[in-house]
Amino acid sequence: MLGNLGKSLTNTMKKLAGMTIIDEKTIKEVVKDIQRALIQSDVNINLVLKLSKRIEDRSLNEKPPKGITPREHVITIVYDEMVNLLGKEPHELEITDKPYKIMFLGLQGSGKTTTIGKVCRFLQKKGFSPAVVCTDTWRPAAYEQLKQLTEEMQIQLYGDPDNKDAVDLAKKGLKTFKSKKIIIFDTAGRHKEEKDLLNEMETLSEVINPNESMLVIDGTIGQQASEQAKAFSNATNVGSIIITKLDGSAKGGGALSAVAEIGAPIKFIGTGERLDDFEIFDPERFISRLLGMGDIKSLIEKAEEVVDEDLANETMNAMLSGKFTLKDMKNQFDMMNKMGPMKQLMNMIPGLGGNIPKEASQMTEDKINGYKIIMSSMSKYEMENPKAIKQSRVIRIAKGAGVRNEDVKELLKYYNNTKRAMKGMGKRNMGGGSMNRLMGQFMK
Ligand SMILES: Nc1nc2c(ncn2[C@@H]2O[C@H](COP(=O)(O)OP(=O)(O)OP(=O)(O)O)[C@@H](O)[C@H]2O)c(=O)[nH]1
Repeated sequence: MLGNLGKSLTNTMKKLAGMTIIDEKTIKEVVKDIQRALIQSDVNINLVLKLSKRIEDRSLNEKPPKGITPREHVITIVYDEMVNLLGKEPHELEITDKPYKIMFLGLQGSGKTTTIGKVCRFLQKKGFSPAVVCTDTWRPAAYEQLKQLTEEMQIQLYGDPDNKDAVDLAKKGLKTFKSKKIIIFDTAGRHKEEKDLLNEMETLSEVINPNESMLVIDGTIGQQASEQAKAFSNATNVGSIIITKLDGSAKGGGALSAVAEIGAPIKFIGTGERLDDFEIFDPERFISRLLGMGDIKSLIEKAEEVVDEDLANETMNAMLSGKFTLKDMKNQFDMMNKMGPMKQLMNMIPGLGGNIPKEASQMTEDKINGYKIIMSSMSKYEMENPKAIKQSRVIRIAKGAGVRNEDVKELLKYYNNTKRAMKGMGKRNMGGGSMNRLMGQFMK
C-alpha cells in the first residue's frame, strides 16, 4: 500500500529502531528522512515542514515517560504526529434515518461507480439491502455499468438511459425506493464545464436532501485532491470522503493529507479494482502499517504500562547469573503480568527461544497471582534467603496466606527449578540481558 511512501517510511523507522544513540544529530537525521519520504509522496510541503518541526521539537524537548527508552519515545512521537494529521478515530458509516440517502460525488474516472459497488457490498455484509439510483445523464455507459454491477450483487437499480433530466431521475428514484432503508445516488462526473457539473450537484443536493454526501477522490492525483474537495464542498455539503486507488500509488500521501484539510473525514479507502478491495479508514492502523510497524499500537500500550527498566534489568541479570532469590522471582512475576507470558518474553531474547523451562512457559496468570499471595506472607529475610524456609516457616507462611502447606512447597519447588534453569541459560548465553535488548526485539 502506498508503494514508495510506505517503503521509505518503513526504512526510516527501521533505522530509528536500530539506533543505539538518540541525540540531536540522530533526531535531525530521522526528521530529514521523514521529510524526504513525505515530499516524495507529494504531501504538501508546508504540511511536511509543520509536521517535521513538531516531531523534532517534541523529540528534543520532551522527556521520555518513565519506562520508555528515548528511541521508543521518538517512534511514539512520529506515530502520534502522523496520526494527528489524519484525525485519530475511524469514522463509521452510521445509518440513522430511514431512508438513509447517500449522494455520491466525484469527477469522472475517480472510481465513483466502482466505489458505489464497494459500499453496497460493505452494507450487504452488514445486513442491509441498499437500492441505487442512476442520475448520470452525461456518460452514455453509466447506466449500463451500474446495471451490470447491481445485477451481479442482486441490488435494485432505478435509472432510465433515455431520460436526460438528472433532477427528474432523482425525484423518480426517490419515489421508487421510498420504503427502502438505504438509497444510494450515483451522479455525473463530467459536464461541458466544471461549473455546470457543480451547479447540477447543488440542485440535485437540494432535491435529494441527502443524509450524507460522499465525495470520491482518485488517490493518484496527489495534492490536486485538495482543489477538487474544496470545489465540491463549496457546491454541496460534503460529509465524508473516499479515497480510491491507494494500491501502489506513490502520490497517495498527497491526496490523504490534502483532503484532511477540508474537514470532512475520510471514511473509506479503495485499494484495488475488486469489490472487496475496500476498507474502513482507520488512521491509527493506516499509519502503523505505513510505518511498517504492525505492532506499534501494542508496543505503545506496553510502553505506556511503564515497565520499570532498572527493576527489569536487575531481575534479568539475577535470573541469568544464578543469584536468583524469591524477591527476584516476585519481580519477574510483576513483569510477566505487565508484559505477557514468560514464554513470549523469552522468545524475544535471541538464543533463548527453545530453552524455556517447562514450568515457566506453563505459568498461568492465576497461578502467578496465587504464588504472589503466598510470597506476600513471607518476610523480607525469607524472600532473600529462600534456603532458610524449612518446615516451621512453611507452616507459618501457609497459615498467613490461607493456603495448604503443599502449596507453599510447590512454590518453593517451582522457584528451585526456575533457578536451576536460569543458571544453565546464563552460562550458555549472552551476558547482559538488558531490558533494552529485550525491548529492541519488539521493534524488528
Ligand atoms: N487500482 C484501483 N483501481 C480502481 C479503484 N477504484 C476504481 N478503480 C478503477 O478506476 C477506473 C474508473 O472507475 P469507475 O468506477 O468506472 O469510474 P467513475 O468515477 O465511476 O467514472 P464515472 O462513472 O464517469 O463518474 C476503473 O478502471 C476502476 O476499475 C481502486 O481502488 N484501485
